[in-house]
Amino acid sequence: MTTYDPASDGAQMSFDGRMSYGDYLQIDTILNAQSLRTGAHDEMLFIIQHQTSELWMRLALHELDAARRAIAEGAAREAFKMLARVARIFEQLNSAWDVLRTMTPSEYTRFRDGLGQSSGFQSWQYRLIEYAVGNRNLAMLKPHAHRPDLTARLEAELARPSLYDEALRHLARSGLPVPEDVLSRDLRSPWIAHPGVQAVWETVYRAPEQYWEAYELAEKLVDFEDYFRRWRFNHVTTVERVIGFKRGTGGTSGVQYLRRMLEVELFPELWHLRTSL
Ligand code: HEM
Ligand SMILES: N[C@@H](CC(=O)c1ccccc1NC=O)C(=O)O
Repeated sequence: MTTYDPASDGAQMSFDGRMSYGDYLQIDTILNAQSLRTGAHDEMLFIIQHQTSELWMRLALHELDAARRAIAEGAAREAFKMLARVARIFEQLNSAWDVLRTMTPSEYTRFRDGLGQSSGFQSWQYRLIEYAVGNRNLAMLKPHAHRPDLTARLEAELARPSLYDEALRHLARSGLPVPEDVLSRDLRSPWIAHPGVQAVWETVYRAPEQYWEAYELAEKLVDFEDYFRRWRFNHVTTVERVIGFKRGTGGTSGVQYLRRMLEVELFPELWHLRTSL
């Protein structure tokens, strides 16, 4: 029996002057970006885990941006699909912790010193996601001061209405009584839970059939935050498992800092209304 040759089935085998898989996807660029600083076996895992996370975050930002635009243009239904995709991306990021968790403290210690003061705390894409959805803490701009291009991107984001701002503007346009001070708020400031906003969401949740689109939008936001919270929880648990209560390379208290971040509520009214419904 002769070995099967896919060329006989028409497979393209010559890429001289033609765009190939690697050309289109710039595989060489991606696969040349793992510069290990130590000889530690697990450093490759650590780098790839972060690089893949950053790629998924890139897609999440692309989707969040488009979802926000769709809501602003009154096409909320189109946004639902994108928000569902963002939740799935976070599910992907959540599953990825299972791979990193196979690294023990002994293994991490072999290359941790090589990380210097670098830390996920300095991930500008992560910060951009937080800013885009509405968690706007200006103090988080500081680690990017040495990169005017990134600072400008984060600043540009702070000048725009967040995903939550756009959702509330959408409710206002559809006739719901969103308080004026919310619609004209200083966009750069952190979101503070507002009783008037909770009252509006309560109206929606008390009569879903009457406000179906707003109801669906609300549940998509809650879904997203649910997955985001799981990411934070997986992170802090992995960190405790690997470095215990050591300070972070980024200079924070480590687990204590990350536990504090677990208290962040992106869309507080959507969670609070559940108690009063
Ligand atoms: C062994 C693995 C990991 C350890 C020990 C670890 C540890 C830490 C610590 C201690 C912090 C607090 C900041 C600091 O002082 O450094 C932090 C923040 C952060 N890490 Fe990790 N991390 C790990 C994996 C990851 C992975 C896989 C990602 C994915 C991109 C990530 C993303 C982040 C982000 C975005 C922050 C900032 C969180 C915030 O400000 O709310 N980390 N990490
Ligand atoms: N903050 C971590 C180091 C760390 O995890 C890290 C270092 C460089 C690039 C990304 C990282 N991931 C998340 O913080 C630590 O204190 O060990």
